[in-house]
Amino acid sequence: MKKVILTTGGTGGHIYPAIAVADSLREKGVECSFVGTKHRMEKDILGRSKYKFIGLDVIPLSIKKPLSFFKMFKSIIQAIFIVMRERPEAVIGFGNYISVPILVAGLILGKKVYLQEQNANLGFANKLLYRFADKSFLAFEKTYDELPIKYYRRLEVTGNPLRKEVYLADRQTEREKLKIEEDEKVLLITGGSLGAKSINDALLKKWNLALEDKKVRIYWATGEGHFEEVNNKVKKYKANDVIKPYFENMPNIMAAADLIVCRAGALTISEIIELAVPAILVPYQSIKVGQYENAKILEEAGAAFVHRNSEAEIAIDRAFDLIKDPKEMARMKVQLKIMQKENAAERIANDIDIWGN
Ligand SMILES: CC(=O)N[C@H]1[C@@H](OP(=O)(O)OP(=O)(O)OC[C@H]2O[C@@H](n3ccc(=O)[nH]c3=O)[C@H](O)[C@@H]2O)O[C@H](CO)[C@@H](O)[C@@H]1O
Repeated sequence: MKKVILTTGGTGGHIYPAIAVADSLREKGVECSFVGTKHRMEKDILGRSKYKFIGLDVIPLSIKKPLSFFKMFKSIIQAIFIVMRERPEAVIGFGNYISVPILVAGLILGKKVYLQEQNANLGFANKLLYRFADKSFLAFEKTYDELPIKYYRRLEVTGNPLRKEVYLADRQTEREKLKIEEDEKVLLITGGSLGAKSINDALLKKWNLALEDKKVRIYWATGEGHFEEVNNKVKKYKANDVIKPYFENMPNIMAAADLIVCRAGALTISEIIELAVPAILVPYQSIKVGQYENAKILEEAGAAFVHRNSEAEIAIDRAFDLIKDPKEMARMKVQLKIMQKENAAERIANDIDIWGN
């Protein structure tokens, strides 16, 4: 049986695409296992999945924390033993410092090494390793701009691998399941897999708009870390509004939504495209995670509006205006549909070179 090790972790945006690719490989009879850290959300998400999961003791590299370099070195040594023991045909990394040990071990041991980049710009780990990888799978054409031409033949734009549910979700069916009336509009608010304080605070300040608009149903994912605060502060809400720390069925809610206010994490952007949901984006401000570049892709296509973190309240005001403008939302939907791609998980599973004897 062929074997592949996938390495990922940190946030949903790095973990879900890896699971989507593993699911496609598994359907083709490939045995998949995962390596991440034992500190972050992959230990829970992958720990309870059908896949074997190994958590390393790796933390973000920082000059202020010399221990981080020691832990990275130790993890690389451990990773070499893991790769020697598992004997995979290939290793695939999904970005983040967490993926470095297994990818380095794969390179040292002469395995096929693949990368997947979810964002418009390469992140730290992928930037470090793309020169050595057999192929890097990109979500957006824009990434070509930052890479030397001599590497182009080892790049492939596939879009982001998304959960199956995203491809299966159908707007009408999901609205029926959620019992949404014909004349009711759904406004989804989410801050990505960790939640977004600025978006939450802005909506709390503007909550009167949500109360006034009886025909706008709110689905609000606050993020685990922010739920208690939001829940304590929202004194009143309409019977149909749903406020939760996290929606496990996000693809279904997104498919039913008329408009979304959210961060610009790469997966959220790709899901917005696939489900053609007009969006108002408030990118996470850290330059390191590159959400502005992701957001710009939709803004330049005329498929979303973008506001800075400090303008989160303006974004909420705009949402309550835009949701009453079906013509503008229909125009944005058309732009999103133009950007749709085929199933990236399938394509990556087919295009990694493990299928010969
Ligand atoms: C702060 C940070 O480091 N953000 C990065 C992180 O984002 P992060 O993981 O927050 O964001 P993404 O938008 O990429 O992915 C979030 C995923 O979680 C799902 N979801 C979210 C909320 C919820 O209630 N239920 C649910 O299922 C979304 O549908 C999506 O599939 O990884 C992304 C991919 O590398 C990067 O683009 C982001 O910049």
